[in-house]
Amino acid sequence: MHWFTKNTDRVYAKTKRAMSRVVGILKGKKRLDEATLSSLKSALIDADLGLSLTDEAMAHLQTVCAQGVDEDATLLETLKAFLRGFFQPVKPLSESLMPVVLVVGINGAGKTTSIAKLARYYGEQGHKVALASGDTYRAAADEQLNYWADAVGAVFINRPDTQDPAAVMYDAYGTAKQAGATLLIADTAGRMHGQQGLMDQLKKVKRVLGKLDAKAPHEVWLVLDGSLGQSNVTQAQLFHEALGVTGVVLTKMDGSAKGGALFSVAKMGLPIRFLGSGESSEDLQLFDPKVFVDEVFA
Ligand SMILES: Nc1nc2c(ncn2[C@@H]2O[C@H](COP(=O)(O)OP(=O)(O)OP(=O)(O)O)[C@@H](O)[C@H]2O)c(=O)[nH]1
Repeated sequence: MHWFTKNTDRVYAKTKRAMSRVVGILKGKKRLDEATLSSLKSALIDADLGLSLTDEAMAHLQTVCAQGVDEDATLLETLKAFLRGFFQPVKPLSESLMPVVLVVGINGAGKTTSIAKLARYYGEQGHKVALASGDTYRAAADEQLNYWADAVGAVFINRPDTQDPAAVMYDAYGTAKQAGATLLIADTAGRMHGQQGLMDQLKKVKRVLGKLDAKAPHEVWLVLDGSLGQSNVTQAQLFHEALGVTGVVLTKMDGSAKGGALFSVAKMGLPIRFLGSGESSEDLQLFDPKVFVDEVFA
């Protein structure tokens, strides 16, 4: 149960604070005048909702106002429903004997730490989890993943003799199967997304996994640093275009993240799966759109 409750306050606090002006402006209101519209716009942008989503939200509220807001509804409820509508339902993990989750994202987004959290979470759900160390660029990456694998009781797989992450994954797949793993989570390098080389390399990893199991990787999860705000939208577009992202983990929600950007990422059609709320392996929350929207607009 702690997956839902631990650090709840920390996760929502910043976003809640960022949205408090929006709440103040819309609570109890059924009509928008010019002054309200202008302060609402700046409050939404300050909360990191992004310009285009802010404009869409405002246009939606104006349309609703023009039609007349339902008797028992307010503009705050209207906005909440509008934003909730962007969240995609999260599908359960594939029922394959050993689903493979490829974890991608830029340097420092929190991939390795999130993998530790995911390994712990799915371990507690009854999976035998194996972690493959596919970040062959950063010298300490192996060591860091090995540490976390030991800490959360996962199988650690690496290949220090090669720089080719596709070769690591090819072997890791077999090794994990042999070890009886029921879930393989693969760490990858995170050099800047602008580097075509990184995307090409990640595509190669995907292709190689696909040769071992036509459906692998079953998931490509993008780890985004929540404190980076709207720049996450550009990152998500690049990774999604190259790799077909199937889920998002938003980290550092306990830090300076305002959280508004999460709506823009959701609007791209990418399911938000988890929120990271700290540096330990239990600082993870299953993402629930209803809870999130209710909490941050409370
Ligand atoms: N406060 C906080 N810190 C986090 C969270 N997730 C990760 N971190 C920290 O962010 C830093 C980077 O995390 P890593 O997991 O090493 O990031 P990475 O994406 O694997 O980075 P590279 O291996 O360099 O590509 C570390 O100091 C983590 O402890 C989180 O949810 N909250």
